[in-house]
Amino acid sequence: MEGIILKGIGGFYYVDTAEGLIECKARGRFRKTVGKPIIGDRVMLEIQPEDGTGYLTDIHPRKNSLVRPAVANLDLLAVVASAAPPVTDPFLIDKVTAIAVHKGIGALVVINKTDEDPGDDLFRIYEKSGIETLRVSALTGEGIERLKDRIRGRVAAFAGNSGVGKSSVLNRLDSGFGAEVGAISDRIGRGRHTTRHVELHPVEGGGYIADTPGFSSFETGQMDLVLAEDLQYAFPEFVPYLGQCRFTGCAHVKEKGCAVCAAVQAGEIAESRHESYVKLYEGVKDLKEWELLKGGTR
Ligand SMILES: Nc1nc2c(ncn2[C@@H]2O[C@H](COP(=O)(O)OP(=O)(O)OP(=O)(O)O)[C@@H](O)[C@H]2O)c(=O)[nH]1
Ligand SMILES: [Zn+2]
Repeated sequence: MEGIILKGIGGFYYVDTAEGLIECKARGRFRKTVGKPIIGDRVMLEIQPEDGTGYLTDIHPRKNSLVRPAVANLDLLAVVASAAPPVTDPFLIDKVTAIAVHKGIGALVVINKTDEDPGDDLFRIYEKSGIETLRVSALTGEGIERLKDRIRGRVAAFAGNSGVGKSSVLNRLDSGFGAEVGAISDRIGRGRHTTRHVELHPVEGGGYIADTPGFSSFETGQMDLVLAEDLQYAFPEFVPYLGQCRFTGCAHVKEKGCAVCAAVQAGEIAESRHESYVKLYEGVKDLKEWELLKGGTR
């Protein structure tokens, strides 16, 4: 039987299958292939007739995976942002979308609290970046149907700064979301706000949503960049300009004759997007040097 791992608690995996949710155990032998099963893994399992529980027999190759939070096979990584307080720092949006683009996961910016502030500036920035952007209000329900359409049949994880209304948006997407999270936390004896694990929650009409614990875990270290030069491709709007800079190997920071910098000057690329790129570049540049010092191991 086939299924998808929705959650893992204390060595048990809860797998959504055609027969419903099945509690499974894993056997150690995956360690040689993909390693430990993680949330979002597509797995094969066998049911034990004695008690109806299962055990995992195989894990399908992952189309992508994040390290923290540990989750596989995401179709979408959504960043919930807001122009109303607490206002989202665009750098945090850019960091998460860059990770998504680099990993081949669809990036989605969800501007919430539009009842308080429509977030016109944010919307313009991301519209121009080629990153899909939706405006919603979890309070009034505005825009929620479009977001529902976008995630239907997909596996979508949500990140966002504290207080942005991420929980409220997730509850709009599926009214059982909060209840479910609470119930599981009670079972393992922890308060809902202290749970740091990720789990997939099935949504009505198909698909899964997951809450992720804030922005802190989204570090560029997990992009697995081999070369700092790979970062430029994580900014979709840079791509038309790549190869047009005066110098090959241009870092697009402030070099003479840089086509990306010229596009920023001309207003074709948003300044805040370029600033985020430079900040991330400084980080991965150091990382690369560090990796080289360590002897080139990844
Ligand atoms: N005006 C307005 N307020 C909202 C909206 N969505 C959420 N809020 C309010 O914003 C506050 C935070 O909402 P939550 O859903 O708890 O936010 P969160 O992002 O999950 O916050 P954390 O639990 O800290 O991660 C609450 O007071 C909500 O009522 C919205 O669309 N409009
Ligand atoms: Zn350049």
